[in-house]
Amino acid sequence: MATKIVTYEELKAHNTRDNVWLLIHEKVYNVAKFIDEHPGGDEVILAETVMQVRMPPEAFEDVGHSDEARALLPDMLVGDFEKDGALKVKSSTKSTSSHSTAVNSAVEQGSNMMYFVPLGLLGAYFAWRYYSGSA
Ligand code: HEM
Repeated sequence: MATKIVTYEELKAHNTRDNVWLLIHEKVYNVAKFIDEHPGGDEVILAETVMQVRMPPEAFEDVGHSDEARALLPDMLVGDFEKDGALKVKSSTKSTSSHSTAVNSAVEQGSNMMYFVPLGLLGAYFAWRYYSGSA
């Protein structure tokens, strides 16, 4: 039987407690039955459904799941994630999708702001001290 190809739209549509799919290593898993038993809780899985449609998912690896956790995955398999979907999965070295490029640059801009705003405030504070001290 041919493996089902899961599209980006399908993945995005499965994000509720009773109908939750996760993208892990370019494959999509139906976690609806497992979510109540998950030792890490249901919230992290639901949060991951939001993250995974924005950027390639790493949460499953970041947590350092055991071999027992990995062994649970095959039973939940829905299919392979489409290779040229709106979301570029981790194995792709270069993103050509305008969606993920736009998201990536928005994230970059956000982190630049996080850096410059506090520095700007600090600079303003020292300028104010300098001028009010010399007056
Ligand atoms: C189908 C996908 C998943 C399966 C089968 C799964 C399975 C498991 C299992 C069996 C454990 C117990 C420890 C271990 O054996 O490694 C665990 C722990 C944990 N999982 Fe998952 N997990 C999944 C997805 C996720 C995702 C997407 C996250 C998001 C961050 C997550 C976060 C955690 C955390 C934080 C723990 C540690 C809980 C603790 O030790 O207090 N899991 N998971």
